[in-house]
Formats: sequence, structure tokens, C-alpha cells
Amino acid sequence: MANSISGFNSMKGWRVILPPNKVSTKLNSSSRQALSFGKSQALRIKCDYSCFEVKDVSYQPPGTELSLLNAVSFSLPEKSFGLIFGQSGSGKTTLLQLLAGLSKPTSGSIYIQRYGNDGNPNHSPEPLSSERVGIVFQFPERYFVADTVLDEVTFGWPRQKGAVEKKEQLALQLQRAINWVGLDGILLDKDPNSLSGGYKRRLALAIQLVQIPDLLILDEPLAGLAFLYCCTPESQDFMLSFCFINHGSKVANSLIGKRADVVRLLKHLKRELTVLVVSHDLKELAALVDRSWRMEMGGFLREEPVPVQF
Ligand SMILES: Nc1ncnc2c1ncn2[C@@H]1O[C@H](COP(=O)(O)OP(=O)(O)OP(=O)(O)O)[C@@H](O)[C@H]1O
Repeated sequence: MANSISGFNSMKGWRVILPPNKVSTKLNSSSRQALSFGKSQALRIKCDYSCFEVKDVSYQPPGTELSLLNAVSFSLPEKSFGLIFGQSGSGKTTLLQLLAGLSKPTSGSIYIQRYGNDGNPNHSPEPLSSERVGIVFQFPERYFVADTVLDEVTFGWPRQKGAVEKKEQLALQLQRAINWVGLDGILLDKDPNSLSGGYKRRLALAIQLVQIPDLLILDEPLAGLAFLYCCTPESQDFMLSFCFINHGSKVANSLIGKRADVVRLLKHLKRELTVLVVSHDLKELAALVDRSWRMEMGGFLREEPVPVQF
């Protein structure tokens, strides 16, 4: 099986070659806005960019009268991090399923729009096809199907003999994805279920990143990574202190570590991709957020800053 990924070394001691640091010449969304709307015309710089946009999306499951989403509209510029939060049952996962193409909106549209340096659209909107979206559901490790990391990441790759070129291309892309998520120290013959919680999440992400998605969607990326998940931030802090006092720094740090590990990874991915996250873990993710929205019961979405205090 190892040989089917050409360009890789043997399974044992497998390492990924790090690409040179990518220095992005693009502007981030906030600097773009500052430049577009600033008073001085002399500051204007040519900066085309694209934006993922959702317009007036409503959803009723087929055969029902239930309105799960109501005229949802929002936009997220490329390489920025969006967060949707809100009460359980308000419709967040339903929205993600529409964005990933798993169900179709009853009305409204989901597309990518390119803008020119004057801030106006310079192309027709392109519908967002499901192949261009990567989605990692809650507890992705529950859906691992293979006995080795290698089989897990190559599951679904073409198997026929004539597909060598395609496999070589996928192997190179996989190298890059594995680098991105920091899985490069992992042996490929390891059982995915034997990985730590944080590494399982990294593996699930790497699978989605092999073909760089226009939009990466993550549903509750920190869920289940520590037993403290259900607590409020204040009680988490208290319980971590309790854990530190009673069980020592190693146990306390391992609880913080897995979650902080995933947050660090998301921070890193945000430099390369457009990321949309649904989460209840507001305090830990707040520092990454460029745009945020609250989903209200009945499937109404409105823009709102993340309600956390530092
Ligand atoms: N196919 C369906 N038919 C009928 N009702 C549905 C269907 N899918 C979801 N629902 C209902 O729609 C509502 C929104 O569900 P959804 O899973 O999107 O909420 P959520 O905000 O993601 O919740 P949580 O934070 O608990 O994950 C819930 O009341 C759910 O029971």
C-alpha cells in the first residue's frame, strides 16, 4: 500500500519535506477594507479578491412545512475566519449541510463572488460546487474506516491501474496537507484510532485538505477534546486549577493541550484558506475570528461580535 503513494518514503520513518515558507502577498480582509474605504485615494492598491456569499437562503426539509432556515445572508472574504454560534437546535448544522451541498436550499443562493480593486464585482458569481467545499463534522474520528493512517487518507482515491498520474498528484497534495496540519511525525502504518484526540482531528482535516477547498467548514472542532467541554469558561478555569492541584501539571496540561493544539492549527490554516466554523467554544476561538454571526431559534442569522470578555 505504501508504494501506491509515489514520492513517499517507506512507511517507517516517513517524513514530509517541508515546503519553503509561503509568504502571502495578498492583503487580509481588514487591510483590504481599510484600503478600499480609506480617505486617501493615494493609498489604493490593486487588490482583487473573492468572497464566499450566501444570499437569502431558506430551507424546509422536503415534505415538511418546517422552516429551519429563514432568509439567511452573510459573506466571508477569502482567507478569513468566520464563526457561527447560537443555541442548540437553532439551525447551525442545517446551514453547514446546505453549504457543503448535502441538501439543497428551498430558496436563495450560495456562490463565490470576485471583486475588483474598486470594490465592485468584476465577474459573474460562480455557484459554489460541493467539490470545492471541505467539511469536517463533529467527532470526525467516529467515521474513520481504515486500519492504518495511510489507508484512511487514501480511502476514496482512484484504484484502477491507469490512474498513476492522478495518484502522484494526489500524493504531492497529501504531502502538503499533512504538513499543514502538522501530522508529519506520524507513522503511516499506525492505527488511526490509536492517535491522540488532537491528532485524530488533524488527520480528519488532512483528508479534507488534499484537494484545497475554496471553503473549509468545521462543525464543533473542539467538541469532545476534553471532559471540560460542557463547562462554562469560568468553571473550566476552576476545574483546570483543581486538576493541576490534585493531579499535577501533566494531566492539566494534557487537557488544555489538545484543545490549544487544534486552535493553533486553525490559526495556521486561516492564513491559507477560508474557514467557517460552528462552535460553542467561543472563548477559545474568539482571537481567530474575522466575522461572526449568531443563529437564532427558527434559523435567523445575524452578524454579532463574539460575546466573550478577555
Ligand atoms: N430533516 C429534518 N426534519 C425535521 N427537522 C429537522 C431536520 N433536520 C434538523 N431538524 C431540526 O432542525 C433544528 C435545527 O437543527 P440543527 O442540527 O441544525 O441545530 P444546531 O443549531 O446545529 O444544534 P446543535 O448546536 O445542538 O448542534 C432542530 O430542531 C432539529 O431537530
